[in-house]
Amino acid sequence: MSKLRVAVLGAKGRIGSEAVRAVEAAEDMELVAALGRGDKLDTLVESGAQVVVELTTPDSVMENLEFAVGHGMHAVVGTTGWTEDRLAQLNSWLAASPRTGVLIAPNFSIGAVLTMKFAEVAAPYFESVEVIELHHPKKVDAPSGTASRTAQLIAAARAKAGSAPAPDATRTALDGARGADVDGVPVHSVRLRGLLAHQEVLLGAEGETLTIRHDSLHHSSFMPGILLGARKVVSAPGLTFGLEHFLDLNG
Ligand SMILES: NC(=O)C1=CN([C@@H]2O[C@H](COP(=O)(O)OP(=O)(O)OC[C@H]3O[C@@H](n4cnc5c(N)ncnc54)[C@H](OP(=O)(O)O)[C@@H]3O)[C@@H](O)[C@H]2O)C=CC1
Ligand SMILES: O=C(O)C1=N[C@H](C(=O)O)C[C@H](O)C1
Repeated sequence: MSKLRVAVLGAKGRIGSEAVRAVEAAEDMELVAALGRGDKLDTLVESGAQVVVELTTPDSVMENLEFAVGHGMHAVVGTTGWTEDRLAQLNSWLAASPRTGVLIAPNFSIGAVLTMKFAEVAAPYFESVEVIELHHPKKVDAPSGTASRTAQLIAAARAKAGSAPAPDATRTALDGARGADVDGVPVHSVRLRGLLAHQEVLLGAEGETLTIRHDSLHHSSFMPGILLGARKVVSAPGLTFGLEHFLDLNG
């Protein structure tokens, strides 16, 4: 069987360099291009890439995806910064290239995907819920894409269940003291030397609390998800948001 031809964008970055090694080590894949900032996107076409793994920055991701989708290449995207406007733009490019698939995964690690799932399930059963994400100090965006997605899933689950807003008597606060408000869920961001990528979801009810915590201790935690995404996205046209759609979490 022929190998899947994979290119990595952001190949010199923290996660991109790990992804280059993971693709090279995968027996069913061939790394056909590894591009950094300033490298020509035409190389993707010349290399015959079938799947582009996009691990750059929120400033670069849209231009890269416009090129990839416009040339009929599938994409697996870990880069953060997704807004409704950006998703609408991406969907319009995909509509013009209906056989192309794009996976956007706020987090490729199985533990983080399960954290989001568990938080979504637990959220309607508790009065209070807040998210704390903790990352290395070189991270350029806050809150993390994972924390934003977690808060959105929590808010949607609570809205569906008819949950009341979480109690909070705060009347005066320094800017930022109560975190960022993501769909009504407070999200707090910590940047600390020594950390990589961590998240806690704190849930509280009368007389009890539940804490769901996940720790990515090495970039290797993201690699199985990236490789799975590359294998699956070639037969999933359109936009898939979240790695959970490529996993059987109910089985
Ligand atoms: N979904 C997930 O599971 C994960 C997602 N991420 C996300 O991935 C992204 C990258 O993170 P991280 O590796 O830590 O960041 P880095 O800054 O280490 O890496 C990004 C790399 O992309 C390069 N780059 C920027 N623009 C382009 C471009 N147009 N073409 C090719 N390369 C480009 C940068 O070059 P230069 O240094 O010159 O700017 C840099 O080498 C972030 O958005 C992060 O949040 C990270 C880990 C896991
Ligand atoms: O920048 C990072 O490191 C990470 N970014 C992603 C995010 O913003 O959620 C995924 C993971 O947290 C690591």
